[in-house]
Amino acid sequence: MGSSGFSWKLADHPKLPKGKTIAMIVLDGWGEANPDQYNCIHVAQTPTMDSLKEGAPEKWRLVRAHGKAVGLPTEDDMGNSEVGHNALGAGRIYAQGAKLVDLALESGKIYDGEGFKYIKECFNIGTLHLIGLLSDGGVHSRLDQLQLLLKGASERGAKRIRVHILTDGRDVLDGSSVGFVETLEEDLKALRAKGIDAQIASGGGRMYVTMDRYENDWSVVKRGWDAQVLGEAPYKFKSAIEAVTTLRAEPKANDQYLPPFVIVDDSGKPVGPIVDGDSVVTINFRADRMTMLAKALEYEDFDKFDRVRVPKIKYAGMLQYDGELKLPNKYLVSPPEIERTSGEYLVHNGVRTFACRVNSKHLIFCRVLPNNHLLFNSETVKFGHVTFFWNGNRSGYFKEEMEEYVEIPSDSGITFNVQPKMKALEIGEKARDAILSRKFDQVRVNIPNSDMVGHTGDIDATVVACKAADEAVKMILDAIEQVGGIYVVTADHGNAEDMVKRNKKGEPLLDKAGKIQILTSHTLQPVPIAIGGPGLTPGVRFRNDVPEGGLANVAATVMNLHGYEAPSDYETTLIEVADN
Ligand SMILES: O=C(O)[C@@H](CO)OP(=O)(O)O
Ligand SMILES: [Mn+2]
Ligand SMILES: [Mn+2]
Repeated sequence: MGSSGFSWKLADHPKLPKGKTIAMIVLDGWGEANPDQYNCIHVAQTPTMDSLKEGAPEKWRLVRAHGKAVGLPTEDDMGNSEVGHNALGAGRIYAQGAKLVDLALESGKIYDGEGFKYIKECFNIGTLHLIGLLSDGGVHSRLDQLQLLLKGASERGAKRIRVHILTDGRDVLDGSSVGFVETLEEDLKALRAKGIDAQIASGGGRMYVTMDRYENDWSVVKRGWDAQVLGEAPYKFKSAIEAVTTLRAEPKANDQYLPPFVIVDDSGKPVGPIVDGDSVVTINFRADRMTMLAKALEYEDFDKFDRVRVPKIKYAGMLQYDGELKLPNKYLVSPPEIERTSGEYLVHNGVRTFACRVNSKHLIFCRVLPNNHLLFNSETVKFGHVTFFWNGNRSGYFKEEMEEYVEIPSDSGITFNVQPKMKALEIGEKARDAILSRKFDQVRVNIPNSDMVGHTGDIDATVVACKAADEAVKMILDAIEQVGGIYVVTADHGNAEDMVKRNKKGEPLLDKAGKIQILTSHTLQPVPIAIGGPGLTPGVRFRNDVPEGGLANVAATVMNLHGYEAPSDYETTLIEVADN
């Protein structure tokens, strides 16, 4: 016990034993929805997940994975990996980035903070650059927040502003980029009418330009750097509207993958490269897909690609993206202070964790918890989900000597409808082997298929993806069966269970050409959670007095299954032990 009286020690659960191997499986983007032809999980053959649902009603239920249950501003906000895994790992509901930025803008506190004061230092001599995702998706950023920031910065002295846009099509409908650019252009025009030199300077699709994550493919960030900082790109246009409409007219064009472009003046010169004396704000509040750019902008020592020219700038993130690395150093809004996560508790209660590397570049996250619990991750595209997000947006170890990271390299440079099985088999095998080794008490995995392929909007491929995810679950459950363990299967938010935009009555919406509008985004649907396995103490079942249960209730549940009571401030457990 520390001098403050705080203790990491968890109380023993009065009825549940320690020492069982637990597989903690997170299916990414796997929600529950009405069965129809746009529900890929329903269409796909998913015998394992079906059997969990049909087999034991007291061991299968739905939990909330969107809106206020995961700390988002409204019930219209779909869930996402960051808030979902934060809730799963932290066991409590934190006001998330989207909400914190809303509050800071509403109260005006954003302008009183150290971060804004820092970027303001350039306003007399330099340009303010705003870089980020242009949509109202609310997963990584929101257009209305950008609009307020533009207004606020210009009212506080910014005289020259350049916006570097990343088109979405992943959290919003494909093709919506044009409308968002039009809205932004209106705002910039209004600013110009007030004498502020404000323009869009560059752009590109989020999955092809800038917003890579977990160091899967640095060339994505480089393309953005070249356009945003150096003013160089394969496409040059006089305006952003011209850029997106022209690039979208290409066959198979897609907002997520638009090529990089720069806006040039009449003499062909880029209107807004980033130069010495400028300020930069990355306007995304979500961390994972801004971290790589933040490193490129902030780090003196940087060898991921040739930056060619490194301007001396004042840089701030909308939020601090990595609490461990303190990256970036300056930010406009403080991130949620997610502390005392379930993983950290378990380490502090624990025996040992260890680290093993598959090779220097690619790792699978494994973490050994009390009595050798192994937390094991995913392939690169979801690498940080059950580590970085799970641990409250911390990239490091809690105790390095007790933790193990391994990562299966994802395919890069492809859209995942081309490889819908992704690395599900490999993830399943690694998890199986870890369980069968009997060295670990927890094996934690994220199976990405239904989400990553669902985001492509390719329904046939998403069906294949769901089947592959189900097969991976089976491999892990079979291993749990062999070692007498326990499984917890859940998901972080919906995606593949609904692939079409619907009207209020739930009917598919058609576009002007009479075609259904494919939904590439996450959904507002609840997600399943199932528990079971031969190691589950008889009588353990879901309580029926937590009807509003959400992802944040899972941490206490898992702590119980490890034989511990959860800390008193955690959201309540979903399970009880019935007396036989
Ligand atoms: O790919 C992403 O960045 C988001 C969607 O914007 O998906 P997820 O939250 O599942 O990671
Ligand atoms: Mn997800
Ligand atoms: Mn997703």
